[in-house]
Amino acid sequence: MTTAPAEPTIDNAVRRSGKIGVLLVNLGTPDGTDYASMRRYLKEFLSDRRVIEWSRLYWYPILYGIVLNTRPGKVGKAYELIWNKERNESWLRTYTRNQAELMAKTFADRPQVVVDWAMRYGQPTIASRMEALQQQGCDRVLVFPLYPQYAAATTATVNDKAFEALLKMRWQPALRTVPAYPGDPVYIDALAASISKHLATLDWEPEVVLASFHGIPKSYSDQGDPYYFQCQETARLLRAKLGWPEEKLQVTFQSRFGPEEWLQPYTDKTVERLAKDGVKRLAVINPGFVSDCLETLEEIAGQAGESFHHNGGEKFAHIPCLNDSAEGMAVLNHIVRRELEGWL
Ligand SMILES: C=CC1=C(C)c2cc3[nH]c(cc4nc(cc5[nH]c(cc1n2)c(C)c5CCC(=O)O)C(CCC(=O)O)=C4C)c(C)c3C=C
Ligand SMILES: [Fe+2]
Ligand SMILES: [Fe+2]
Repeated sequence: MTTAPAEPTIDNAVRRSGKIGVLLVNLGTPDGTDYASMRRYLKEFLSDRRVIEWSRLYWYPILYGIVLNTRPGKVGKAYELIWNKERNESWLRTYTRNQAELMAKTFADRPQVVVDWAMRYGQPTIASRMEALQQQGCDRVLVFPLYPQYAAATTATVNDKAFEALLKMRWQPALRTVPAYPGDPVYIDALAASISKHLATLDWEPEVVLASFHGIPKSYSDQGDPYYFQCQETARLLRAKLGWPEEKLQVTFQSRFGPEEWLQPYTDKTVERLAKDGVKRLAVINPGFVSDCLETLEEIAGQAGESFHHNGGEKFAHIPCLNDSAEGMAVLNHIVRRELEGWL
């Protein structure tokens, strides 16, 4: 529901302006692991034309006839395995909130900056937080889609939603969006530090480390989405930073959905092949995920680890995402300050 606009007096005009909002936005998350919550979440997610580009005439019968009947139960069970029981929410939500709260503290000396967070699918919505920022006096908003590599299915759909929220406002804030940062040196340094730190806790050295990115359908890439090349750029710079050859840090793509061909090589097939080829020690990092979530905790730490052992591998490690770590916050704080230049 839209809040009634404040009366247009000079006092209200001053009160409702002069501040700068920073809105961190991640993908989203179901409110619970039960069937109804999962269905509501998947329905919103999989109805997004930026995510599923097929004709609605073809897709909706499949979505409503099959996917929304079968997938909520199956995926709900997977979410249960990785649910943050302490807060009764997904880790993606916990980390995103922590990131916003930690970033807000770094602006203690800049009280005109208000940091908030939202989800593209589920709660809190982008529109509700944009409105809240405006009510607090933000007449400029920096929207930060939390994806280091640009994809239309992630970055663009966040930006679409933010601009859609402005459609209904008479007095719009100025809006800036944060570009992807696949080669940012602070980001690359943070990934390298996180790998070194994590590997130092193991009593074994991996023969291969997979940099596993979320996939997209190959057709999206063929139509001009830069995502594939930005993932390769991140991996190339990370290799250079670590001084590793290409065989040691290999790029793969995970989380396929549907029957189409997706970006290759696939993570699940690569894990299986490496184990069958005699690789005994494997680690996986997810550089494209700002925070751990279902796709990293269940699909990689859980399923990929199991598959590696099942096919003859001996040691497997999942390197956590940057999350709300000091290195992770250094990246987010650096990008935000750079993008606020001229406003601050
Ligand atoms: C065609 C479908 C999908 C595309 C394209 C896609 C791209 C994409 N997704 C992420 C990041 C995340 N995806 C997550 C979950 C998830 N993704 C899809 C489908 C597509 N993603 C589905 C259906 C789901 C839900 C789970 C499932 O049903 O399998 C998540 C996790 C969210 C959580 O709450 O934990 C993230 C994060 C990226 C970065 C990306 C393209 C680059
Ligand atoms: Fe996804
Ligand atoms: Fe998945």
